[in-house]
Amino acid sequence: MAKYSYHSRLSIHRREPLQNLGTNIEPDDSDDEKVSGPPVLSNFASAFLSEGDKNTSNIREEETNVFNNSNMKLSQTPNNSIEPNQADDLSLHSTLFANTVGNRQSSLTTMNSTNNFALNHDTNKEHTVFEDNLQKIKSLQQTMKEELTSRYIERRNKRFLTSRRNNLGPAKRASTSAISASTEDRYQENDKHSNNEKYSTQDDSNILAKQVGRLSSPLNRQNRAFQSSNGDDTNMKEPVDYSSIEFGELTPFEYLKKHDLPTSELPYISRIYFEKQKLENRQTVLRKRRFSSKESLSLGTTSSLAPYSNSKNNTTNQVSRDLSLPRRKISDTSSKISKQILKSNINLSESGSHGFPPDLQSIQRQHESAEKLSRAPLIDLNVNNVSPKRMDKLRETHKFSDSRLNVQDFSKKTDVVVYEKQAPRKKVEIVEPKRSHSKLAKRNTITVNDTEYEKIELLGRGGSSRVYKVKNSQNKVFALKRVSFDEFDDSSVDGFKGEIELLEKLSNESRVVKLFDYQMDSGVLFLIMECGDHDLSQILSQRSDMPLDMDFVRYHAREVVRCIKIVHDAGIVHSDLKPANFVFVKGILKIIDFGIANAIPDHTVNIYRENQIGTPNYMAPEALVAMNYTNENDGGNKWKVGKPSDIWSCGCIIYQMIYGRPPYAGFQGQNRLLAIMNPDVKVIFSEKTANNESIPRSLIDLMKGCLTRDPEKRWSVDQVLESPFFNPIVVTPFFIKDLIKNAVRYGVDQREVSNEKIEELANDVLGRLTDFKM
Ligand SMILES: Nc1ncnc2c1ncn2[C@@H]1O[C@H](COP(=O)(O)OP(=O)(O)OP(=O)(O)O)[C@@H](O)[C@H]1O
Repeated sequence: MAKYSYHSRLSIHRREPLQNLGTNIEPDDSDDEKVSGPPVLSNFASAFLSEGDKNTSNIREEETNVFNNSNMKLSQTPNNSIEPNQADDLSLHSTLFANTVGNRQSSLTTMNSTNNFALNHDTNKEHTVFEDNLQKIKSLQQTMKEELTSRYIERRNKRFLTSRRNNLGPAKRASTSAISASTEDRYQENDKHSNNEKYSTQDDSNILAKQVGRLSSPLNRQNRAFQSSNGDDTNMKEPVDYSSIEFGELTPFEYLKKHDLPTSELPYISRIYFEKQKLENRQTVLRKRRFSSKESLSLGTTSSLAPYSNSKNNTTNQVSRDLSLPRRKISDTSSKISKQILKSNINLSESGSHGFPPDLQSIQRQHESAEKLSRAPLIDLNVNNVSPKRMDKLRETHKFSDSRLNVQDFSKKTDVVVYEKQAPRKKVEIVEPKRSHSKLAKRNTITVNDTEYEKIELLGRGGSSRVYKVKNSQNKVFALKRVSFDEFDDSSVDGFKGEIELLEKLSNESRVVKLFDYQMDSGVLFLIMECGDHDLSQILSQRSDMPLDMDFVRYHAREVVRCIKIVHDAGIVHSDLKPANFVFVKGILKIIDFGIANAIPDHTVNIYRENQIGTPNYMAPEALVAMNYTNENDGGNKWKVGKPSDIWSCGCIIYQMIYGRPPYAGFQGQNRLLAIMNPDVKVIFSEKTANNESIPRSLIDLMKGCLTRDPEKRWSVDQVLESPFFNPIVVTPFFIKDLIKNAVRYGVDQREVSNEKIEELANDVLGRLTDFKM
């Protein structure tokens, strides 16, 4: 049996009467307020006393009957000498000295105005004195009650206002006691229905205790009505719906004041207030969780989170209204208190949950559900998406045979909120439209002599070719030149074959790009070559806006000449030298293209072409002018092309390095060719660039030597390489001073110095400089 702690508090003042009543109430002073001054009353007590202010006649009658029946003396009144049987006619009301409980036993001392029972008094005088005394007693009693009540409530409210919700032990007990009493009361009523016999034989004092509890509980104001004379509770009114209380910014006490409610309502209203706060806290926690507040709330409210409303239709609105209330700070202490209230509620429910008033059950359920929800970290609530397997398990656990029972019905029937981990979200993948693997592979792969090469990038295009950067299965990189010769005649095919032969011939030369493999098939020629990084054309183009750098020119010009020397030394005339045909392979410049190159027969200086091919900007005059070479067997034009033609081309490349463009690039189209062929159109060698940069004399001399119109007077590759531009003499200031000093001394000693002597001396100095190798 639950202990009624509120009774213990009551017992401080009414210990005797209650003990007299023989109840099972046990004193429990453990958490009594240790204060001096006015008598200490629990909420229950204060509520009980304040009830006296507003009791209806029925309630008063019951109370009085109860106390009377229990032979309760008026020990608390200053004058308690009046015996119950001395009670006079109390006119409208039953007095403290009234009937037995439930009117089952009439009292001789009961004055009931409706029954007109005669008083058992002899004289009117006695009657008057008695009546006066009685009135005094009543008055004193009332005064005492009021005094106690007001003092107590004043102190309670003061404490409530100062400490807010930090010290609400008594309120908790009051609430608990109220629930307990109410529970017991309902229990009792149920017992009355089920076991009338038993009820009738019960000790009246027990009933009294329960009724005291009931009457003292403001929660059960409706219970005042259900104690009908016949004990039938069929007319029991619906519980007062406190759930609709909207506190707004008000504290319970402020709310009480504002609505002019009796202070006896404070404990209950406070409890409702805290319950709401607790719910709000929980919902806020839930809101902070991953699932959206709207979803969780709507879900919760449709099941068990509908706390204070009896109307199902209003449930959602009610909760959303609660949530819209401003957040209040709830201290940990008050939160703990709320938890204790809930805990005690649950404890009581374990001993007899049927006795809970409906609204309290709802509150408890709501808290349980909120607890469950709050205990579900990282679990998404998704009742509509509970897996069939899980649902089967739930039905089995709760012994539901109906396999069609869905999760919503299950929740309604069992009041269990079902959680289900949300199905993992599928990763959204952007799937590219599939191409046929074979097609794709075909497009990206070129097979040369059974070796597959995967294309990496396009390096460049020629007149009839494309060159790709490719890699083989070992990830080795190559240049793959693909030449399509469908449209070419046999001579062209022969020309490509000649290129292959020359490349093979020069494959061991460091200044010629290596040829690794080739395949000629079905009008397509594949060449697998050493892959260069950049060709000279790209490099010159990149530097076009930069100031002239003589070191750059000297280095790159010498590289070009060295490449030409290799070709010429191999007896080959390239015939199509241009910057795009030189590529740097790991820092070394190499010639890549031998498309129109020809090997020169031994002991022959020139070759004669039947076709005028090449790149006009870099073509030598003799390669453009028909020689009218006539063969007995083959009449027609021939073009004499020899090594000097390559030196002209070389001169054009160096010229471009200095002035930015080849010698005749200023002429357009056909005029360019005409200008090249015309000996009267001389190449201009300016001593300064367009940017007024000086050009060394040695370089000008080099360019002139390469661009000499007459091929026979043109410098050879060796002359070019030995030119002062590529072999500069560098002197120091000390050398100059020393030279001048020696020259002057020599002149002083020698009266006359001949030209021959000067020449001899100069050569001596130059020789020393060469030896000096600065
Ligand atoms: N081995 C290579 N390494 C790097 N790049 C290369 C290689 N071979 C050619 N290239 C690049 O490809 C471009 C075209 O080369 P290609 O030999 O086809 O030139 P082309 O002589 O103008 O063509 P064609 O002689 O067929 O008319 C070159 O300018 C060069 O940039």
